[in-house]
Amino acid sequence: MVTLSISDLRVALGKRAVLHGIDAELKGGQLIGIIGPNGAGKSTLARAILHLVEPTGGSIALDGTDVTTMSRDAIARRIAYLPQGQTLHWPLTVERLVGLGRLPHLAPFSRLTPADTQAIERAMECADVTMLAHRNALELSGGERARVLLARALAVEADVLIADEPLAALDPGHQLQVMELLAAQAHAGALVIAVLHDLTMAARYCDRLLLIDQGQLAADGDADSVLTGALLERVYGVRAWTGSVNGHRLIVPMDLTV
Ligand SMILES: Nc1ncnc2c1ncn2[C@@H]1O[C@H](COP(=O)(O)OP(=O)(O)OP(=O)(O)O)[C@@H](O)[C@H]1O
Repeated sequence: MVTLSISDLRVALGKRAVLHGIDAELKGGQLIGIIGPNGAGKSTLARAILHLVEPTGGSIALDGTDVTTMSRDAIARRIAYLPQGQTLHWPLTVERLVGLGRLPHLAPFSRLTPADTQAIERAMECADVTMLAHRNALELSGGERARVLLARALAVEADVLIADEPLAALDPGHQLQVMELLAAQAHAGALVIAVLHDLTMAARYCDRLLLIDQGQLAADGDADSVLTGALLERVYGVRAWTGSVNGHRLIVPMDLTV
């Protein structure tokens, strides 16, 4: 199974040091939740894994190969990416848009093979967008667009899937559906990394949580060890009610500590 080794990763954006030495060894077969307050560095970590930002120190290796030495195409075949809040500019049909997920696998000027078409159909089915296949992607609602973009990432059928806030804009039913889907991808062998703000969803579905605070790894472990009252107070500045329903942990922010 795929292994992603992050070692003493440091990233600066402009003159601002954003990540200050992140260490984590992540393996396929797990859904990893990256959590932390706004501006903590979660998206920057995701983008560094994809080599979309240049580290100022440390390394990220995919199965032993430093990602900074991999070609853009090789990274795109191995790591699928659902960026945060992406806007669309071209009036493609949903089917064509999801099909863009197969581009990293195609030789220049070649057509989709039957295997590509099957991957696109599987991805649309998984993300529950098959009924939107012939719609203009520019005319979708926010939640529909979010699921279509997830389908495009799924169509890559990569070893690693990074989803940055995949629940934003989704209704409660589709939130559950997307978390089930991400967990299923992970349990089928992929390494799935999701940036999440919903701590209840993170606790329920993620096998492991990385809590980022001010560019540092404040905690790394299962939900019980990471989502403690003391850490939530320190990192988010909130007192949270935690309880359990049907064996699922609930974390409800109740009030600010200051
Ligand atoms: N191009 C840039 N130049 C300078 N600073 C930047 C740049 N892009 C982001 N930052 C800063 O880097 C820090 C981390 O940003 P990042 O987007 O990784 O946070 P995040 O944890 O994903 O936040 P959110 O939950 O709000 O999406 C923030 O303080 C942000 O203002």
